[in-house]
Amino acid sequence: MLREEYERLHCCPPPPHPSASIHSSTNTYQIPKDMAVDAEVIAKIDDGYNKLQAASDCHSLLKKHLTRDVVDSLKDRKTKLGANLLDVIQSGVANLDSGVGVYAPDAESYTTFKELFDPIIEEYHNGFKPDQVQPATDLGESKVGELPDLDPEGKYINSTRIRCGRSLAGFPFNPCLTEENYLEMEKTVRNIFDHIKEGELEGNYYPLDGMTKEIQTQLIKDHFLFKEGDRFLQAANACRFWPKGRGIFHNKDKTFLVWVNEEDHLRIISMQNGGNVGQVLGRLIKGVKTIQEQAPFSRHERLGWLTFCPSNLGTTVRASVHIRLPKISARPEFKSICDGLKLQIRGIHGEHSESEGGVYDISNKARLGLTEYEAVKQMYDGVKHLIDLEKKAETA
Ligand SMILES: Nc1ncnc2c1ncn2[C@@H]1O[C@H](COP(=O)(O)OP(=O)(O)OP(=O)(O)O)[C@@H](O)[C@H]1O
Repeated sequence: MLREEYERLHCCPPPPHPSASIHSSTNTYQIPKDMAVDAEVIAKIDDGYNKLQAASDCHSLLKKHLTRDVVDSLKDRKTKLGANLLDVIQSGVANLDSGVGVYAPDAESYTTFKELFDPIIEEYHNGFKPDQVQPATDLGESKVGELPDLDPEGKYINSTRIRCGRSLAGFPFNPCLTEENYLEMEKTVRNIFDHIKEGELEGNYYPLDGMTKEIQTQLIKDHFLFKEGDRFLQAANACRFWPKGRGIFHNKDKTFLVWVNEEDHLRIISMQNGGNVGQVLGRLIKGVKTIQEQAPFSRHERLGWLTFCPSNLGTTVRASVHIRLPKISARPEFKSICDGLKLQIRGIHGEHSESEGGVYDISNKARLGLTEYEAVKQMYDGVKHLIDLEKKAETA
């Protein structure tokens, strides 16, 4: 994108090439530290605040925590890469039905705009306080045997999936990435994929650029590939240069997959039919370890593994089942039962979709303030309880 075009869209100068600004002193464009946020951007922030306040049907965490005081203290701030409060809130302002409504354009945003991020993080992640620290990584390698099949008869669970996100160290998140960054990152991870020789994980990388619509649609329909044109990500300025640098790696059976440069730099996924959570976790652990041996990832002292959306910080783990619970899901208290079990309910085609044929996506909600294994166990114990309730309802 030309500098002029960037300025027109963002009302501010373009960020420098992130890796150049971090690792070298080449003559890339640098935003002066004391440069004020453009008046036009501040006006848009104020408009956004007013729009949220006026929207009685908006229940996002953004609306709740973007108070007048927070706006006034943050609207003049910028990160070193040039990200401002508008970059953080614009998706939630455009999409009043957002659950969270904010994204971090770069890692520094979590600190620069902490007056907004901290209360959102605390509320989303079961009360994770600003002085709390994410525990050390424990993927649960020695404990996969403690997660036997949740549904050995195959009566309730269609499939199980566990994913985690990773950000390549030295690169910011989507809104601050250049086209050159996307291509460089894709090249780096392709090289890693080419070196995966472990039998179960070995596979191929399929770039989105050049993939036929037919294959892409089928992969999305079968729950393997990310959707295109996500309005929440688009409004967050996260889809620039699409489909450049985006793609999917998967093994032959499509049980081990890696999404490249969708919402996060990497989404590492293990999935299979049925309810064998231990097997799915075991494969994910193998995959994560294989990839991280070859690429350094961004980890924050307090917030754990860094991601674009604050809902994914910490472990970044979402462990889910696609499950049919016709009796209890018809009850009005189904959602509050799931809330009590710290579970999140989604539709069958992922976030912001509806259930189809009585199948729900049920997963752990919190990802921060607990270990990876504990996040998976939260889903495991909760779903086990829901199946017990369903069985009781069947015999009542
Ligand atoms: N247990 C599961 N079995 C099969 N497919 C699943 C399962 N869980 C999620 N999926 C599929 O994965 C795809 C992505 O889902 P979705 O976007 O909700 O979650 P995500 O990848 O965890 O990311 P995010 O939370 O950022 O949206 C969708 O097609 C969804 O149906």
